[in-house]
Amino acid sequence: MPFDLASRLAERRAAHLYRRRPLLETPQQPEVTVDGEQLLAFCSNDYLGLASHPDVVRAMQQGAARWGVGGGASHLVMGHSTPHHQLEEALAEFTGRPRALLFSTGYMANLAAVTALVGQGDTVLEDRINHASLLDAGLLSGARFSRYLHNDVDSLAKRLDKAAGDTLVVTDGVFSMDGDLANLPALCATAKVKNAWVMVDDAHGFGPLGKTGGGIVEHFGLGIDDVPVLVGTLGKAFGTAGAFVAGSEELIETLIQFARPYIYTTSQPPAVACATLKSLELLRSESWRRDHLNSLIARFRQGASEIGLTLMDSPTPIQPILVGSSERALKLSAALRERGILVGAIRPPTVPTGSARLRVTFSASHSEAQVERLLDILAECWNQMAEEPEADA
Ligand SMILES: Cc1ncc(COP(=O)(O)O)c(C=O)c1O
Repeated sequence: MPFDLASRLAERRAAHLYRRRPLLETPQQPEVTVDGEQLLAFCSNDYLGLASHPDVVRAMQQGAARWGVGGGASHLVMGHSTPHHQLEEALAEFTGRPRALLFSTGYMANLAAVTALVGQGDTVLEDRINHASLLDAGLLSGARFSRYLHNDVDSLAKRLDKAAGDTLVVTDGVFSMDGDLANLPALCATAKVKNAWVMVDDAHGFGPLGKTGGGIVEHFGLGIDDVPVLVGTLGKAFGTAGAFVAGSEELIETLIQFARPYIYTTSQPPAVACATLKSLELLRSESWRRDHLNSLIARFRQGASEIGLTLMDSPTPIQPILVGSSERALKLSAALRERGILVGAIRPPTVPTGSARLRVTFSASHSEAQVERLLDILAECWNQMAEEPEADA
């Protein structure tokens, strides 16, 4: 039967992989109402608590009053407004690169950068657990595409030996489902030997990492020679929406000329750029947000290890609890929810089979008391689950 969607959906359900969308009835904040229930949430990427910050909200309101609510046209036609331009200049200064280019989403920024830089006859090498947008971009580019073992410099070096044409090495800065950091100094040194360029998508590093929130490149003290293509997204720690690519004058002009996801789309509403200009200011200057976040992370890791939970090697606000099967991940997530805690279960194909997990994320707007509550309830649910046998993998 053609288009047998019902069977596909039924299969997904039977494998405990069916997705549903929790309906959020409050702004992004620790205490939320979801599907009519009041819950304490640990699953937002609003790492610095800026998504509902009154100054950022006000900047967006004032931006809308001044610039209207729509981008109106693509950047190359008549959609490139003064706030977009000011934000690009501020992001270039923030990242210490000559230029930055604004995109409507991180998915588009990644698609744009990879497909504009490599094509037939070239090579793109990616960490095997890179974000889906980077993997999709590699496949769509038409370049020879190969994935190296996670964070494994030897595995990258072997692939570099066989590479042809212009070669782009692409990695997440902070891996979105594991929370660990790319081994950037070693990856960059290995790529440099072979004249390959490194592209880093630091969607989860900008904000939490680096002294001024400059992300993984600031954390490791790496410059434009090490990472010629640097991507950041604005919907996570910046608390707004969109993304940017930062790099040389030539890189940005190349994207403007050749990147289809940049050229053929309407610019983001200029009011969003006004909001991001304000959140960038707060992200850089209010270092207490990073300090508080780091102390919450440290407390959680200590408490979780006392409970006997399996965490990953993550120094970031992404603190996954490895569970194993999708069924158990769903069960643990449901048990937490019954007790008022919201944490999403992450299952294949987002993560490898057998490594389903609860992806706990922290924000600077969480309090210490809220982390203690999470730990208490986790201990209760985990001990209860330990008494039940595992059903599938
Ligand atoms: C590592 C990474 N890159 C890119 C994206 C996509 O960014 P956006 O949500 O702005 O499309 C995400 C998640 O959303 C991500 O986790």
